[in-house]
Order: sequence, then C-alpha cells, then structure tokens
Amino acid sequence: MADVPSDAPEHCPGTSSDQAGKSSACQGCPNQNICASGAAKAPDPAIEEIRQKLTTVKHKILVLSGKGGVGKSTFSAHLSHALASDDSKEVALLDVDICGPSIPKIMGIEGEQVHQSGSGWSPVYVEDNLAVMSIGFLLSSPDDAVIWRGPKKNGMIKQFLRDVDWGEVDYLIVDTPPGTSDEHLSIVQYLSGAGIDGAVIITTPQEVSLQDVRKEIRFCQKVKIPIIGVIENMSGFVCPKCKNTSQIFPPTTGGAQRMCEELNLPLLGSVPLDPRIGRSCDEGKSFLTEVPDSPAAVAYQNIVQKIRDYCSSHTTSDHPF
Ligand SMILES: Nc1ncnc2c1ncn2[C@@H]1O[C@H](COP(=O)(O)OP(=O)(O)OP(=O)(O)O)[C@@H](O)[C@H]1O
Repeated sequence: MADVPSDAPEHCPGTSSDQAGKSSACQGCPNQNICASGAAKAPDPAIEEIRQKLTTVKHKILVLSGKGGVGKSTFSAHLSHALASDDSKEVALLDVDICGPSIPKIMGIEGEQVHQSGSGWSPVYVEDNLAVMSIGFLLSSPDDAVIWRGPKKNGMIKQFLRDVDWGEVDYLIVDTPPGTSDEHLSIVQYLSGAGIDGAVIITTPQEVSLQDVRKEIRFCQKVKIPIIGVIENMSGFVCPKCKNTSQIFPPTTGGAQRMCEELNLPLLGSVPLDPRIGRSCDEGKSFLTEVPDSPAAVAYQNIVQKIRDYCSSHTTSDHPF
C-alpha cells in the first residue's frame, strides 16, 4: 500500500484508511496519534489555501512546552513585543490554545472583538505592527469555557490560518497548548505547505517538566519541525536587594543545559523567576518596557536576539516537510 509509512508495524491499515491509528495493529505504534488525528491522510485542500495565504508571512515560529504553566504564553507574548520593538518589522501572534486562551489578557486586549472585513477576519492590533488573534476574542466572556473535541479545534485552527487577514508579516509566533495535542497536530498539518521555521521549547528546571519536554522534542523530530532551541524559565530567583541568585528548584539546577547537551540542542537561555513578570502580565503590559534592566528582561532580549539570528540564517524552504 502506498500510504503505509516505512516504519509501520505489521498489518498497518495505512494512513488513509478509516482504521488509521485505531486498529489493533496501531497499538504501541509511535505514529498512532498522528494517524488517528487524520493528519496523515490525503492532504486537505486547505493546506494549499493556507500556503498561498501565508506567502506574505516570512517566518513562522511555534512556542511549545511539555507541561502547562511553565511560561509558554508569557514567553510568546514577550517574544512578540521584543520583535515588534523594531518598527520596521511586522509581527503577528496567534494563540492556538483553544481551551485556555491567555494571550488576550497578557497582551492587554481582553474583551476586544475581531471584525470581518472583505479580506477575512481582522486581527486585534496591540501596536501598529503587532497583531494578535485568539479564540479569546470570539468568546462572549473571558470565563466562557470552550469544550471542543479535536475536529472542531482543527476547524478553528484552519480558519485562523486561512481566514485571518494577516497581511505582510515578518514573524508569526504561534503559542500552543501544553503537550502534543490536537492543536499541535492541526497546526503542523495546516502549516505543512507554508512551512515552519522552527520551534522554541519552554521548560522549567524541574525534572517533571524536563521529562515532558523530551516528549515534545520527540514530537518535533517525528513531524520534522526544526528545534530552534530550549529555554529554561523560572530558572533561579535573583534577589532584587542583594542581587544573589537562589535556586528555587534544587537539585535539578542545570537540568535543561544537560538535556540540551545530551540531545545536541541549543539552550537559548535561562530566564529567572521574577514576580514582576506575573504582575506585568496581569496588567497586560510588557515586562520588557516595564522593567527593562532586570535580569529577566535582559535574558528575554538575549534569547530573542538568538531567535532573530536563527530566522535570518534559515529560510523555511530549508526545512520542507
Ligand atoms: N520567569 C517568570 N517569573 C515569574 N513568573 C513567571 C515567569 N514566567 C511565567 N510566569 C508566570 O507563570 C504563570 C504561568 O505562565 P504562562 O501562562 O505563560 O504559562 P503557560 O506555559 O503558557 O501555561 P499554559 O500552558 O497552562 O497556558 C503566569 O502567572 C506567569 O505570569
């Protein structure tokens, strides 16, 4: 069968079969989730429509984490702010955390509405050169719960990529939910034509987070997304008075560094824990402009520079799916 992957188990039903990912032969196969999601089936015509739509978007970056609450949305927001601080760059931030959209709050645009224009949905602008799209803008209240199964989430992500009037964009940052869920499979599937520059993976120094990050790394390798690098967030606490650093999560200090060395991945940097980050996020303000000289803001800026450098030295077509 033409659609049986080379690493398939015996009696694999094939990626385009209705039984893909569901038959007894699929149990234990590393491709099971991808096949069951339908992502491996015959290409959806939307992939080509999205490819055409996103020809005006230069760089597409995914922000991933194994665990929730490790600072992924916070980083996505600050990466977007930092990139948009260069007025010559157009930046877009897409929140595909369908069930827990926190980007509108962090970006200070909670309660905003998206509008339909002749060329699609208009995103919400934080600055002239910083556009945001999130399901949070489509809910009647921030407390509304989105309880959707995979196909509905898939449809929403398709619409975000195909029907939003993104315009000319230098960087599209995609904030994802934790783990490797339906949203990840959808985004990978729908961007397979347009291409993804790479993924930034966020972890905390704790072993529980590092363990899940290894799964995230394997996911990227499996779906052939280049990994730009790993960020260790909440990495120590710098006392604002004495400037000494305390490790909050001993004895795992340096865990991300060791994991990166072992897996031959770049560690983009470590961002210390700073309670002012949470405060800025709650107030919808950029921590980078609120406390620009803090060790955490400096760490963010250094990391963002590495991501800029990565994007300018890679083109998406270097990494065809
Ligand atoms: N370096 C940091 N220092 C202090 N607080 C931080 C730091 N990074 C993130 N936070 C705070 O940690 C909390 C979780 O961050 P965030 O919502 O970005 O995590 P997440 O990984 O996106 O979570 P989820 O996947 O569940 O949406 C937030 O309250 C945020 O303000």
